[in-house]
Amino acid sequence: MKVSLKAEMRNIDKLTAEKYGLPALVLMENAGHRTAEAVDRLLAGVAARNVCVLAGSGNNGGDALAAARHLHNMGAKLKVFLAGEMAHFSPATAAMHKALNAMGVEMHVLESDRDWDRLHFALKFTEGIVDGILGTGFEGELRKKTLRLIEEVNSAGKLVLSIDIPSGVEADTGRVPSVAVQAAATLSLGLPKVGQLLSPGAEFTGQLLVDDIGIPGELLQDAAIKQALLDDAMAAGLLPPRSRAAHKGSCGRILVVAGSHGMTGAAALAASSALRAGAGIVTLAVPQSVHDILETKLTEVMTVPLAETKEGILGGEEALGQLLSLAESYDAVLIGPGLGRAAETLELVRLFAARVSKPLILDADAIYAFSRQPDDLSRLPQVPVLTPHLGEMAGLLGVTVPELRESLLPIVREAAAEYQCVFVVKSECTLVAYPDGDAFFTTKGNAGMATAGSGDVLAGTIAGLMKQTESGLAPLLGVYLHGLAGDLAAEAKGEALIASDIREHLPAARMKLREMQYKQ
Ligand SMILES: NC(=O)C1=CN([C@@H]2O[C@H](COP(=O)(O)OP(=O)(O)OC[C@H]3O[C@@H](n4cnc5c(N)ncnc54)[C@H](O)[C@@H]3O)[C@@H](O)[C@H]2O)[C@H](O)CC1
Ligand SMILES: [K+]
Repeated sequence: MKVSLKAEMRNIDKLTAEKYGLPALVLMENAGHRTAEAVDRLLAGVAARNVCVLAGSGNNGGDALAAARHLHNMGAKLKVFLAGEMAHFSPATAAMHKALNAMGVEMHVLESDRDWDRLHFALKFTEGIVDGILGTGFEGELRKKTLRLIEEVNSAGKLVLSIDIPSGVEADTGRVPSVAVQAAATLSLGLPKVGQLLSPGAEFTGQLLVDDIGIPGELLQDAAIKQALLDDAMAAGLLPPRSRAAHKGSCGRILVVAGSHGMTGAAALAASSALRAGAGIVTLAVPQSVHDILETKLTEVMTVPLAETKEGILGGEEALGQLLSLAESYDAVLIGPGLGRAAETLELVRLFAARVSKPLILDADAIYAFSRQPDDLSRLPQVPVLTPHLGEMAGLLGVTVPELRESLLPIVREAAAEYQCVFVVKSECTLVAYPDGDAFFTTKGNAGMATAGSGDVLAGTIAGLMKQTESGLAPLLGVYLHGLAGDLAAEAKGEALIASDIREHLPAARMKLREMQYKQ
């Protein structure tokens, strides 16, 4: 499913009216009806239940007023509070207000202290709240009155359904400049919005529901919308069947270059995850002095010792030669997990990346190797896949983590285009961005996956998939399987996961994805 920015949604609105002749009121009516149905589900029936509807003066407020009419028809005991000036209503919102007024529903404009007291008590005794204060039109800092209203909603601690986006969350970034409504669920109209997926907006969104409000389907699938959600339906199309005639060579020969003193675990996790992701053959190339440790640790993964400096650090001409000739026999190379940041090692990474012609995945310290010279990435002979966490991405680009978080999508997208890389930026909502501007979000995964080694498992998973699907799609499939494996691991083990739990659930995640394919 595509994910929209607010300008894109505005354009869809415009085209719905201009090209298809559907007036704004039609979509608003559908939005209101869908909202009332969602509230009915959330409260397990609204008949004879107390419900407060909060409406701003924009179209989000109009959706709320339309919902109020339906909730009234469904038998809810309604109280409606208007946060904005009626004089500022859009024509569609004014029409919804007029209809509701004619039905005799209790409505109050929040003006005097008495109105605010009324609101306070209504929120105390209500069972559910509909948040139609602000939608995608919100910008800047909250005005005082709106801020007060949102604080009242949050301190009431009731079940809230937000229409389109929790009020106070920026639709394009997920930023919350002041405060935002804490929703139990958000009903996104037509398409999900970027701000519901990225932090902190995602935390205010609660359960994300997306519903159809009658927008013509082709507008929602427009190729000009270049963000999408990496959902089950999309992931199911990414994993080709494994042929009965498959042999280990046909499922991918993967070279992993990783590990150093004290960080052999990262190397072991990455290499074994590539196998668990279904690769046929995985070889782990490690500095000579840790080779025996890894040979003992690993059974199915083959190991190769690499030349070191006198100080036991990976680097130098001999190691470069070894790596370049080894790479010739493999379908893809992952370099970086646990390599360390010695100058010689970082130099080796840069020289190797500049000369190897195989699909390349750079993780961890191999990303750090380019942090003072990200321009070099655009001169590599391949389009590499980089798998940084937010800190590594910020370091690579020379920005701070808060700066990166604030504008995550545009910054990562621009970097992918400028440095001609595929970026897999790991966070609560992993973002995959391609050089042509395509970007994908995932909501799979859970907080238990924030554990040492989780990134090594992801890098290994992506590497392991490079030959099993189109190599350009392996990052997407890898991110999805890694997230799903984490969710399955959490179901089996609980919240505190360790990285090998995720790895061990990769085969079950694959199987689940296969089941989804059969259902489609
Ligand atoms: N195709 C669709 O998706 C449809 C969406 N609908 C709904 O319309 C809103 C967007 O409506 P819009 O009128 O553009 O904006 P809002 O209602 O979100 O907000 C405008 C409202 O907010 C006030 N405002 C703006 N910034 C601030 C601020 N910092 N502090 C306080 N108040 C602020 C502004 O003055 C206006 O009064 C979308 O989310 C959907 O819910 C359609 O109804 C159906 C089609
Ligand atoms: K809202």
